[in-house]
Amino acid sequence: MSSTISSSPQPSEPLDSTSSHPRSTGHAHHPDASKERFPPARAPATPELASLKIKIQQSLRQYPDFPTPGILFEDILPLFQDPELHESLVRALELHITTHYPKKQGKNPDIIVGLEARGFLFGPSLALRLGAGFVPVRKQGKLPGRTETAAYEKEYGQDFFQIQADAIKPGQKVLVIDDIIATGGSAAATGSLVKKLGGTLLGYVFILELDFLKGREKLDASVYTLLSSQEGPPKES
Ligand SMILES: O=P(O)(O)OC[C@H]1O[C@H](OP(=O)(O)OP(=O)(O)O)[C@H](O)[C@@H]1O
Ligand SMILES: Nc1ncnc2[nH]cnc12
Repeated sequence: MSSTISSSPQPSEPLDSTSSHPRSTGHAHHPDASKERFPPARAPATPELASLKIKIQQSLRQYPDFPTPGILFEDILPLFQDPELHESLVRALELHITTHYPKKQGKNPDIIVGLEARGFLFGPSLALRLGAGFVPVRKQGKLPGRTETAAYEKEYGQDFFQIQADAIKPGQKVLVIDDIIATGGSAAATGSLVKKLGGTLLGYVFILELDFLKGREKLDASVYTLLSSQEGPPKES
């Protein structure tokens, strides 16, 4: 019996790597373009972090009109195809977190919460390096046992997130991580789940921020993104 491998229709070809991101602002991908809110403790990027950011930025791809017309999709998957890039990503996030949430001062996270699906790609390895636990937040209907649920809206739709009710103990310090913050709906729902379980929300960490959607305004804890991107639709005059 023969098997067939079919390729999915390709609604759009990737734009070149970020070196030619046509809609990104000139400075948005500068290695120092990471953003933070709340903690004033903003150490300048170390030379190591700055060079890691350049590598990471250059590996991202954009797909216009995916998954729906009008969306410029940011593809982070190339970061995981090359072990050196994968290492750069995890190291960059580790550097940020250990600098801003120092263990010596007892500020280190006990738990990293990762969002389905792309937060699962680097959340567990990051947690391992930090000596923290990893807890997944999943789309509705995937987690067994007692769960808490939060509804949210994102850039291209509506959904529900769930967390296992015993996954975070009251008072545990939690960092939420994900690949992208767009409207901030997914992250805000996750923050509410963490708080519902009694966790202390330290903040949110993302690889990439879509600035024009102002998602960080929905979040009520520290927000850090390695890179930022996309100018948004042209403004009407
Ligand atoms: O800031 P927001 O507007 O909420 O959007 C950001 C979320 O959207 C994407 O996930 P998506 O829901 O597409 O799910 P997937 O990772 O399972 O594909 C992305 O990985 C973030 O989790
Ligand atoms: N533009 C985008 N690209 C990739 N993931 C996303 N999640 C929400 N908006 C997105």
